Amino acid sequence: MATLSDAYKVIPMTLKHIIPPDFESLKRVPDSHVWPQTDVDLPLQDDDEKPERSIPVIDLMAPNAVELIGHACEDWGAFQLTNHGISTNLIDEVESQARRLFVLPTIEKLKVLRSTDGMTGYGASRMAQSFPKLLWHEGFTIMGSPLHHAQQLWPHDHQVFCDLMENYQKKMKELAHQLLLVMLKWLQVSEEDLKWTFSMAQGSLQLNSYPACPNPKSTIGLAPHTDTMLVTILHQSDPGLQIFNGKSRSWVTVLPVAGALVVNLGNLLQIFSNGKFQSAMHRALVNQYRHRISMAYFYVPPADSMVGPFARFERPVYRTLVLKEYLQIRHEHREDSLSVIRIDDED
Ligand SMILES: C=C1C[C@]23C[C@H]1CC[C@H]2[C@@]12CCC[C@@](C)(C(=O)O1)[C@H]2[C@@H]3C(=O)O
Ligand SMILES: O=C(O)CCC(=O)C(=O)O
Ligand SMILES: [Fe+2]
Repeated sequence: MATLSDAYKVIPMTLKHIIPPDFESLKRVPDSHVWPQTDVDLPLQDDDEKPERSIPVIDLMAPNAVELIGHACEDWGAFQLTNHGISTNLIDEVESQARRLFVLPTIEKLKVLRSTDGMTGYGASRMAQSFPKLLWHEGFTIMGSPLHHAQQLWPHDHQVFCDLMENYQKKMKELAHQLLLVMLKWLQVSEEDLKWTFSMAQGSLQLNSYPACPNPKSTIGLAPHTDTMLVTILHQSDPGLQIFNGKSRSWVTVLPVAGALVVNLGNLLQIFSNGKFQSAMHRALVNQYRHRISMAYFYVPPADSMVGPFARFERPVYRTLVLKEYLQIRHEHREDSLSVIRIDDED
Protein backbone atom coordinates (compact mmCIF):
# COMPACT_ATOMS: atom_id res chain seq x y z
CA MET A 1 0.00 0.00 0.00
CA ALA A 2 1.37 3.41 -0.94
CA THR A 3 1.32 5.97 1.84
CA LEU A 4 0.87 9.70 1.68
CA SER A 5 4.55 10.13 2.54
CA ASP A 6 5.46 8.02 -0.51
CA ALA A 7 3.23 10.16 -2.67
CA TYR A 8 4.65 13.46 -1.44
CA LYS A 9 8.23 12.23 -1.81
CA VAL A 10 8.01 12.89 -5.50
CA ILE A 11 6.63 16.40 -4.86
CA PRO A 12 9.48 17.87 -2.81
CA MET A 13 9.61 21.36 -1.34
CA THR A 14 12.53 23.76 -1.30
CA LEU A 15 14.22 24.52 2.04
CA LYS A 16 13.54 28.20 1.53
CA HIS A 17 9.82 27.43 1.74
CA ILE A 18 10.07 25.01 4.65
CA ILE A 19 12.04 27.10 7.16
CA PRO A 20 9.79 29.56 9.00
CA PRO A 21 11.36 32.81 10.23
CA ASP A 22 12.05 33.45 13.91
CA PHE A 23 8.68 35.19 14.37
CA GLU A 24 9.45 36.09 17.95
CA SER A 25 12.27 38.41 16.91
CA LEU A 26 10.32 40.27 14.21
CA LYS A 27 9.25 43.73 15.34
CA ARG A 28 7.47 44.43 12.06
CA VAL A 29 6.15 42.37 9.16
CA PRO A 30 9.02 41.89 6.67
CA ASP A 31 8.34 42.54 3.00
CA SER A 32 8.59 38.79 2.34
CA HIS A 33 5.38 38.37 4.40
CA VAL A 34 3.39 41.39 3.24
CA TRP A 35 0.30 40.40 1.25
CA PRO A 36 -1.65 42.83 -0.89
CA GLN A 37 -5.22 42.61 0.39
CA THR A 38 -8.05 44.80 1.47
CA ASP A 39 -10.62 42.56 3.08
CA VAL A 40 -8.78 41.10 6.04
CA ASP A 41 -11.05 41.77 8.94
CA LEU A 42 -11.71 39.52 11.90
CA PRO A 43 -14.92 40.49 13.69
CA LEU A 44 -15.02 39.08 17.20
CA GLN A 45 -18.76 38.67 17.35
CA ASP A 46 -21.58 37.78 15.00
CA ASP A 47 -22.69 40.53 12.68
CA ASP A 48 -26.46 40.86 13.10
CA GLU A 49 -26.75 42.76 9.83
CA LYS A 50 -25.61 39.78 7.80
CA PRO A 51 -28.45 37.47 6.70
CA GLU A 52 -26.18 34.44 6.28
CA ARG A 53 -24.11 34.61 9.44
CA SER A 54 -21.81 31.66 9.47
CA ILE A 55 -21.62 27.91 9.16
CA PRO A 56 -24.20 25.93 11.16
CA VAL A 57 -23.51 24.47 14.58
CA ILE A 58 -24.74 20.87 14.60
CA ASP A 59 -25.32 18.52 17.53
CA LEU A 60 -24.12 15.08 16.40
CA MET A 61 -26.70 13.46 18.68
CA ALA A 62 -29.66 15.42 17.28
CA PRO A 63 -32.34 13.10 15.86
CA ASN A 64 -32.07 14.81 12.47
CA ALA A 65 -28.25 15.00 12.44
CA VAL A 66 -28.01 13.22 9.07
CA GLU A 67 -30.17 15.81 7.39
CA LEU A 68 -28.49 18.76 9.12
CA ILE A 69 -25.03 17.50 8.19
CA GLY A 70 -26.14 16.68 4.64
CA HIS A 71 -27.44 20.21 4.10
CA ALA A 72 -24.35 21.80 5.63
CA CYS A 73 -22.12 19.75 3.31
CA GLU A 74 -24.14 20.89 0.30
CA ASP A 75 -24.48 24.55 1.26
CA TRP A 76 -21.17 25.27 2.93
CA GLY A 77 -18.90 22.26 2.91
CA ALA A 78 -18.34 23.03 6.58
CA PHE A 79 -20.04 23.07 9.97
CA GLN A 80 -19.23 23.16 13.67
CA LEU A 81 -19.92 19.95 15.55
CA THR A 82 -20.94 19.64 19.18
CA ASN A 83 -21.67 16.51 21.22
CA HIS A 84 -19.03 14.65 19.24
CA GLY A 85 -17.85 12.56 22.16
CA ILE A 86 -14.26 13.84 22.31
CA SER A 87 -13.51 15.12 25.78
CA THR A 88 -12.71 18.80 26.24
CA ASN A 89 -9.96 17.71 28.53
CA LEU A 90 -8.18 15.76 25.79
CA ILE A 91 -8.56 18.65 23.34
CA ASP A 92 -7.17 21.14 25.86
CA GLU A 93 -4.22 18.92 26.67
CA VAL A 94 -3.37 18.41 23.02
CA GLU A 95 -3.52 22.15 22.47
CA SER A 96 -1.29 22.82 25.43
CA GLN A 97 1.28 20.28 24.18
CA ALA A 98 1.19 21.96 20.77
CA ARG A 99 1.84 25.28 22.48
CA ARG A 100 4.69 23.73 24.45
CA LEU A 101 6.29 22.83 21.12
CA PHE A 102 5.78 26.16 19.36
CA VAL A 103 7.07 28.32 22.23
CA LEU A 104 10.42 26.53 22.04
CA PRO A 105 13.30 28.67 20.73
CA THR A 106 13.69 28.55 16.96
CA ILE A 107 16.97 26.62 17.15
CA GLU A 108 15.20 23.85 19.05
CA LYS A 109 12.34 23.66 16.56
CA LEU A 110 14.79 23.54 13.66
CA LYS A 111 16.14 20.26 15.08
CA VAL A 112 12.95 18.61 13.89
CA LEU A 113 12.61 20.45 10.60
CA ARG A 114 10.86 18.52 7.82
CA SER A 115 13.20 17.29 5.13
CA THR A 116 12.57 18.60 1.61
CA ASP A 117 10.98 15.32 0.57
CA GLY A 118 9.45 14.53 3.97
CA MET A 119 5.95 14.93 5.28
CA THR A 120 6.34 14.96 9.05
CA GLY A 121 8.09 17.41 11.32
CA TYR A 122 8.34 21.15 11.80
CA GLY A 123 8.05 23.75 9.06
CA ALA A 124 5.95 26.10 6.97
CA SER A 125 2.87 24.66 5.30
CA ARG A 126 3.10 22.80 2.03
CA MET A 127 1.03 25.45 0.29
CA ALA A 128 3.69 28.08 1.10
CA GLN A 129 5.57 27.40 -2.08
CA SER A 130 2.62 28.21 -4.34
CA PHE A 131 2.71 31.91 -3.52
CA PRO A 132 5.13 34.78 -4.10
CA LYS A 133 4.71 35.83 -0.45
CA LEU A 134 5.30 33.83 2.73
CA LEU A 135 2.75 33.05 5.44
CA TRP A 136 2.56 34.10 9.10
CA HIS A 137 2.43 30.49 10.15
CA GLU A 138 4.51 27.53 11.29
CA GLY A 139 3.31 23.95 11.58
CA PHE A 140 4.21 20.52 12.90
CA THR A 141 2.91 17.54 10.92
CA ILE A 142 2.39 14.14 12.55
CA MET A 143 1.48 10.80 11.00
CA GLY A 144 1.13 8.11 13.63
CA SER A 145 3.81 8.21 16.30
CA PRO A 146 5.74 11.48 16.71
CA LEU A 147 8.31 9.66 18.89
CA HIS A 148 11.31 10.22 16.67
CA HIS A 149 10.86 13.99 16.62
CA ALA A 150 9.61 14.36 20.19
CA GLN A 151 12.73 12.58 21.49
CA GLN A 152 14.91 15.16 19.81
CA LEU A 153 12.96 18.03 21.35
CA TRP A 154 12.59 16.61 24.83
CA PRO A 155 15.08 13.74 25.35
CA HIS A 156 13.77 12.99 28.86
CA ASP A 157 10.24 14.25 28.68
CA HIS A 158 8.47 13.31 25.46
CA GLN A 159 6.06 10.63 26.66
CA VAL A 160 3.15 12.96 27.47
CA PHE A 161 3.43 14.61 24.07
CA CYS A 162 3.51 11.28 22.23
CA ASP A 163 0.69 9.68 24.21
CA LEU A 164 -1.62 12.66 23.72
CA MET A 165 -0.91 13.02 20.01
CA GLU A 166 -1.45 9.32 19.38
CA ASN A 167 -4.60 9.20 21.44
CA TYR A 168 -6.01 12.29 19.74
CA GLN A 169 -5.34 10.85 16.28
CA LYS A 170 -7.11 7.64 17.26
CA LYS A 171 -10.16 9.56 18.47
CA MET A 172 -10.14 11.79 15.38
CA LYS A 173 -9.99 8.78 13.10
CA GLU A 174 -13.04 7.21 14.74
CA LEU A 175 -14.94 10.48 14.52
CA ALA A 176 -13.97 11.01 10.87
CA HIS A 177 -15.17 7.49 10.11
CA GLN A 178 -18.46 8.12 11.91
CA LEU A 179 -18.98 11.41 10.03
CA LEU A 180 -18.29 9.77 6.69
CA LEU A 181 -20.97 7.18 7.42
CA VAL A 182 -23.45 9.97 8.09
CA MET A 183 -22.49 11.67 4.83
CA LEU A 184 -22.77 8.43 2.84
CA LYS A 185 -26.21 7.89 4.29
CA TRP A 186 -27.29 11.31 3.11
CA LEU A 187 -25.85 10.63 -0.35
CA GLN A 188 -27.56 7.22 -0.43
CA VAL A 189 -24.28 5.51 -1.06
CA SER A 190 -23.52 2.14 0.49
CA GLU A 191 -20.62 1.71 2.88
CA GLU A 192 -19.14 -0.76 0.41
CA ASP A 193 -18.19 2.11 -1.86
CA LEU A 194 -15.73 3.46 0.65
CA LYS A 195 -14.64 0.12 2.08
CA TRP A 196 -10.96 0.49 1.18
CA THR A 197 -10.89 3.84 2.90
CA PHE A 198 -12.35 2.51 6.09
CA SER A 199 -9.99 -0.40 6.29
CA MET A 200 -6.86 1.40 5.19
CA ALA A 201 -7.39 5.10 5.82
CA GLN A 202 -4.52 7.08 7.12
CA GLY A 203 -4.70 10.27 9.01
CA SER A 204 -2.44 13.18 9.54
CA LEU A 205 -2.45 15.62 12.39
CA GLN A 206 -1.32 19.14 11.64
CA LEU A 207 -0.50 21.41 14.57
CA ASN A 208 -0.76 25.02 13.38
CA SER A 209 0.84 28.02 15.07
CA TYR A 210 0.16 31.66 14.27
CA PRO A 211 2.37 33.86 16.44
CA ALA A 212 1.04 37.27 17.49
CA CYS A 213 1.74 39.65 14.64
CA PRO A 214 2.76 43.35 14.81
CA ASN A 215 0.57 44.23 11.79
CA PRO A 216 -2.03 41.50 11.26
CA LYS A 217 -3.84 43.23 8.39
CA SER A 218 -0.75 43.28 6.21
CA THR A 219 -0.21 39.54 6.18
CA ILE A 220 -2.07 36.22 6.41
CA GLY A 221 -1.73 32.99 8.41
CA LEU A 222 -2.95 30.56 5.79
CA ALA A 223 -3.94 31.93 2.38
CA PRO A 224 -7.34 30.98 0.93
CA HIS A 225 -7.38 27.29 0.12
CA THR A 226 -9.47 24.16 0.13
CA ASP A 227 -8.16 21.06 1.89
CA THR A 228 -7.20 18.18 -0.37
CA MET A 229 -8.39 15.10 1.48
CA LEU A 230 -11.79 13.73 2.57
CA VAL A 231 -12.67 15.57 5.77
CA THR A 232 -10.72 17.84 8.06
CA ILE A 233 -11.59 18.06 11.74
CA LEU A 234 -10.24 21.27 13.17
CA HIS A 235 -10.03 22.72 16.63
CA GLN A 236 -9.52 26.41 17.38
CA SER A 237 -9.97 28.14 20.72
CA ASP A 238 -9.05 31.60 19.40
CA PRO A 239 -10.85 33.04 16.37
CA GLY A 240 -8.98 33.25 13.08
CA LEU A 241 -10.70 30.80 10.74
CA GLN A 242 -12.85 32.25 7.96
CA ILE A 243 -14.89 30.45 5.34
CA PHE A 244 -15.84 31.83 1.95
CA ASN A 245 -19.52 32.04 1.27
CA GLY A 246 -19.99 31.52 -2.45
CA LYS A 247 -23.51 32.96 -2.49
CA SER A 248 -22.75 36.28 -0.83
CA ARG A 249 -19.18 36.20 -2.14
CA SER A 250 -17.83 37.19 1.24
CA TRP A 251 -15.72 35.78 4.05
CA VAL A 252 -17.51 34.72 7.22
CA THR A 253 -15.76 34.27 10.54
CA VAL A 254 -16.11 30.96 12.32
CA LEU A 255 -16.36 32.02 15.95
CA PRO A 256 -15.11 29.33 18.30
CA VAL A 257 -17.90 27.53 20.15
CA ALA A 258 -16.67 26.03 23.41
CA GLY A 259 -16.02 22.32 22.97
CA ALA A 260 -16.97 22.29 19.29
CA LEU A 261 -14.91 20.96 16.40
CA VAL A 262 -15.01 22.48 12.92
CA VAL A 263 -15.57 19.93 10.17
CA ASN A 264 -14.72 20.93 6.65
CA LEU A 265 -14.81 18.90 3.49
CA GLY A 266 -11.82 18.44 1.25
CA ASN A 267 -11.54 18.04 -2.51
CA LEU A 268 -11.85 14.26 -2.40
CA LEU A 269 -15.35 14.37 -0.95
CA GLN A 270 -16.40 16.87 -3.58
CA ILE A 271 -15.15 14.39 -6.19
CA PHE A 272 -16.72 11.30 -4.56
CA SER A 273 -20.04 13.10 -4.14
CA ASN A 274 -19.96 14.16 -7.80
CA GLY A 275 -20.03 17.80 -6.78
CA LYS A 276 -23.11 17.45 -4.55
CA PHE A 277 -20.92 18.35 -1.58
CA GLN A 278 -18.47 21.16 -1.84
CA SER A 279 -15.04 21.57 -0.36
CA ALA A 280 -14.99 24.75 1.66
CA MET A 281 -12.65 27.58 0.70
CA HIS A 282 -11.12 28.89 3.90
CA ARG A 283 -8.26 30.95 5.29
CA ALA A 284 -6.68 31.74 8.66
CA LEU A 285 -6.14 35.31 9.83
CA VAL A 286 -3.66 36.37 12.48
CA ASN A 287 -3.97 38.82 15.33
CA GLN A 288 -1.81 41.22 17.27
CA TYR A 289 -2.10 39.89 20.79
CA ARG A 290 -2.55 36.14 20.94
CA HIS A 291 -0.37 33.32 19.79
CA ARG A 292 -3.08 31.26 18.11
CA ILE A 293 -2.86 27.47 17.94
CA SER A 294 -5.12 25.19 15.91
CA MET A 295 -5.10 21.44 15.34
CA ALA A 296 -6.28 19.97 12.04
CA TYR A 297 -6.79 16.27 11.48
CA PHE A 298 -6.95 15.17 7.84
CA TYR A 299 -8.62 11.89 6.96
CA VAL A 300 -6.79 10.39 4.00
CA PRO A 301 -7.34 7.36 1.73
CA PRO A 302 -4.31 5.26 0.68
CA ALA A 303 -2.25 7.06 -1.97
CA ASP A 304 -2.77 4.32 -4.53
CA SER A 305 -6.55 4.17 -4.20
CA MET A 306 -8.92 5.36 -6.89
CA VAL A 307 -10.80 8.60 -6.47
CA GLY A 308 -13.84 9.35 -8.58
CA PRO A 309 -17.59 9.90 -8.28
CA PHE A 310 -19.48 7.06 -6.56
CA ALA A 311 -21.00 4.52 -8.96
CA ARG A 312 -24.50 5.66 -8.01
CA PHE A 313 -23.92 8.90 -9.94
CA GLU A 314 -24.77 8.01 -13.50
CA ARG A 315 -23.35 11.14 -15.02
CA PRO A 316 -19.97 11.64 -13.40
CA VAL A 317 -18.74 15.22 -13.60
CA TYR A 318 -15.18 14.32 -12.55
CA ARG A 319 -12.91 11.70 -14.03
CA THR A 320 -11.64 8.87 -11.87
CA LEU A 321 -7.93 8.76 -11.11
CA VAL A 322 -5.41 7.47 -8.59
CA LEU A 323 -5.00 9.71 -5.53
CA LYS A 324 -1.27 10.00 -6.24
CA GLU A 325 -2.08 11.51 -9.64
CA TYR A 326 -4.51 13.94 -8.08
CA LEU A 327 -1.84 15.12 -5.63
CA GLN A 328 0.41 15.88 -8.58
CA ILE A 329 -2.41 17.84 -10.24
CA ARG A 330 -2.97 19.71 -6.97
CA HIS A 331 0.68 20.61 -6.89
CA GLU A 332 0.56 22.03 -10.39
CA HIS A 333 -2.89 23.57 -10.46
CA ARG A 334 -3.71 24.36 -6.82
CA GLU A 335 -7.28 25.64 -6.53
CA ASP A 336 -7.97 24.97 -10.23
CA SER A 337 -7.43 21.23 -9.74
CA LEU A 338 -11.10 20.30 -9.55
CA SER A 339 -11.80 22.02 -12.86
CA VAL A 340 -8.82 20.24 -14.41
CA ILE A 341 -10.42 16.85 -13.73
CA ARG A 342 -13.92 18.00 -14.62
CA ILE A 343 -15.60 16.20 -17.49
CA ASP A 344 -16.99 18.78 -19.89
CA ASP A 345 -20.39 17.70 -21.02
CA GLU A 346 -21.96 19.89 -23.64
CA ASP A 347 -25.43 18.33 -23.85
C1 LIG B 1 -2.64 15.38 4.83
C2 LIG B 1 -2.25 16.51 4.26
C3 LIG B 1 -3.15 17.69 4.05
C4 LIG B 1 -2.17 18.79 3.73
C5 LIG B 1 -1.15 18.04 2.91
C6 LIG B 1 -0.87 16.82 3.78
C7 LIG B 1 0.02 17.27 4.97
C8 LIG B 1 -0.12 18.77 5.28
C9 LIG B 1 -1.53 19.32 5.06
C10 LIG B 1 -1.63 20.85 4.97
C11 LIG B 1 -1.79 21.57 6.32
C12 LIG B 1 -1.92 23.09 6.10
C13 LIG B 1 -2.87 23.44 4.95
C14 LIG B 1 -2.62 22.54 3.72
C15 LIG B 1 -3.45 23.02 2.53
C16 LIG B 1 -1.12 22.48 3.45
O1 LIG B 1 -0.49 23.17 2.69
O2 LIG B 1 -0.58 21.44 4.20
C17 LIG B 1 -2.87 21.10 4.11
C18 LIG B 1 -2.70 20.03 3.03
C19 LIG B 1 -3.91 19.83 2.13
O3 LIG B 1 -5.05 19.66 2.54
O4 LIG B 1 -3.65 19.85 0.91
O1 LIG C 1 -5.97 27.38 11.69
C1 LIG C 1 -7.04 27.36 11.10
O2 LIG C 1 -8.07 27.86 11.54
C2 LIG C 1 -7.13 26.73 9.73
C3 LIG C 1 -6.14 25.61 9.50
C4 LIG C 1 -6.27 25.01 8.14
O3 LIG C 1 -6.98 25.48 7.29
C5 LIG C 1 -5.51 23.78 7.82
O4 LIG C 1 -4.69 23.30 8.63
O5 LIG C 1 -5.71 23.27 6.69
FE1 LIG D 1 -7.26 24.08 5.62
